[in-house]
Amino acid sequence: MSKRYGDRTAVDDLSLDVKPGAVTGFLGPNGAGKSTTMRMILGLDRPTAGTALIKGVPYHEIRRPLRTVGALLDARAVHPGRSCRAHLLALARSNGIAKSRVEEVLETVGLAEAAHRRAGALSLGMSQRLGIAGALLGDPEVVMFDEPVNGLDPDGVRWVRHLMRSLADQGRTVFVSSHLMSEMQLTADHLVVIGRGRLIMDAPLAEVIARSSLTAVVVRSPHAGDFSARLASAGIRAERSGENELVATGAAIERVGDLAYEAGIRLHGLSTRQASLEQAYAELTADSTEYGARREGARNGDR
Ligand SMILES: Nc1ncnc2c1ncn2[C@@H]1O[C@H](COP(=O)(O)OP(=O)(O)OP(=O)(O)O)[C@@H](O)[C@H]1O
Repeated sequence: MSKRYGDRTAVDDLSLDVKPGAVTGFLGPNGAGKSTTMRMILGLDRPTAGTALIKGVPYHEIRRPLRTVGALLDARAVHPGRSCRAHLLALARSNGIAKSRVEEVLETVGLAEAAHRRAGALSLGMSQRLGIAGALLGDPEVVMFDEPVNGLDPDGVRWVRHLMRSLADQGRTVFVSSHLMSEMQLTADHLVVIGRGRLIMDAPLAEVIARSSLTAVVVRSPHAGDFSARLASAGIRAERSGENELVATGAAIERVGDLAYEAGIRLHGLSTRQASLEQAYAELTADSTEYGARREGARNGDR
């Protein structure tokens, strides 16, 4: 899909496939086009080119959409004067969903006690819970959450994490955007990273981390110098990080170990150093942050 607003391209020839039975994290810097993409999938925005299909059909062709796809895009987009229960009852009625389901989802999201409170008087965290309740109402096979942990306290964040995990374990498709890399590292199985509307990476979480230049093999050896040369001749970059230590990047630990064995080099330590998702993400999106803070030097240079 592509989406242009005037001369601004929000989503640029983006193609992706979100699979069931997994939590797919949708990441990208501010303004990357995540919300626009989600809105287009849900038929709230019309693509300039391309289509989005849910289980093979466009959203607007799904007869009772809430029963197929549940979404939380903007937690504040509810009638402020309605109680939580009334809001969910209205949604249930218009989608042919049994009233009893309203009490179930209120319970699931921990709002049973607050069901009578006006939606407009809820804290941001409670609004998020109400939004999630609405998304789950139709027991959908597909769920989409835009920044679901916004405003939630640590307990709430853990709750959302478990909820997404259990929805995926039940075989549902879970597509979730977030800014919180540490959270995504704990929750997502698969990642889609975009920048300036374009696809940067679509891969399993483990692969995103493994591909980072900060993921490396740390070797301790009394012959670190010799081994460094041996690695270089095998096309593996290695830097000395101490008298008896070196750090090799771009090769699996098995390959590094095998090379040492073949060269008859004695090792005293062989371990992997993993990049965090935060580091891998920063590397991936370094060229595509639209609203990132400029470096101090650059700002001074402008003056
Ligand atoms: N209705 C609109 N009219 C004009 N431009 C828009 C509109 N909606 C989004 N944009 C622009 O499209 C781009 C993508 O915005 P979008 O909200 O999809 O990004 P995002 O990745 O969700 O960002 P954030 O993480 O900040 O929510 C931005 O440059 C934004 O200014």
